[in-house]
Amino acid sequence: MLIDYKNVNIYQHSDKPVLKNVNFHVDEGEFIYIIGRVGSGKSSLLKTIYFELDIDEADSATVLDMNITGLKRKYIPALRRQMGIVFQDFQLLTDRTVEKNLKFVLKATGWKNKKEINNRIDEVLADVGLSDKKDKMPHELSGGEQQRIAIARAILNKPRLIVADEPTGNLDPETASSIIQLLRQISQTGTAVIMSTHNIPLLDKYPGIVYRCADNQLEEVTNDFNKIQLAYDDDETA
Ligand SMILES: Nc1ncnc2c1ncn2[C@@H]1O[C@H](COP(=O)(O)OP(=O)(O)OP(=O)(O)O)[C@@H](O)[C@H]1O
Repeated sequence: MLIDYKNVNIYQHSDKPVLKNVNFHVDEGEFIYIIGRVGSGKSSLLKTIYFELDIDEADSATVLDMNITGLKRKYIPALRRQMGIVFQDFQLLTDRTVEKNLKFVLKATGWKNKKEINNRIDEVLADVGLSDKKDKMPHELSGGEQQRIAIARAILNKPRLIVADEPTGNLDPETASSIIQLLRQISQTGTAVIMSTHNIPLLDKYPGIVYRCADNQLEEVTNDFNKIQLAYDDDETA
């Protein structure tokens, strides 16, 4: 199991938890959506998974087989290396080419052999369908292409888990659809993907396990069409 939360309370600088009694489990290769209205706690949940937000109250909380309640900072880099993180705003380094963005991450995570570095960069660019963009600067790419590069960067170290916080939030519906398709393909290779989204119609097109944040609770709603519809209505009226 990649993630196992039992009765976890998640706080954001307040006495009242954003999410309480969270029970959340993720296995290899699963594709998981987190839905819910603005401010319902989606990002907060994801931040606990990549250690941006600490968990102090829980019956138990493990990520990548590590107990993360009271996790010492020194363990975080090794754990993060086993996960890829993708954001709504891509977060590429804007002052260097695609190739140098990818090289930067490989070098920072201990890769030394030039040939292996170049091969891995070619592989991930082929995986995301952008082999011809190696020498481009981020601003020369469309939003969808930049997000593909961010996904290429996320998979460089063959992570066990990808955490994506609204990865399609800045993209038009068609591009959003192709990004979710790519993330689903990646999950089919065994890497679990957890993504938050307001893009409810895509849940039908690319089915996955669905959790909804509402009323300070996280609830699995995969087969509960009514609750998925509620999240859709939330977003429409937000
Ligand atoms: N750094 C922070 N300091 C204080 N409160 C915060 C902080 N970040 C988030 N919150 C609060 O925690 C709650 C949950 O926020 P969170 O960002 O997890 O929601 P979300 O579901 O991801 O929303 P969105 O759909 O807008 O991304 C909100 O009430 C928010 O105001």
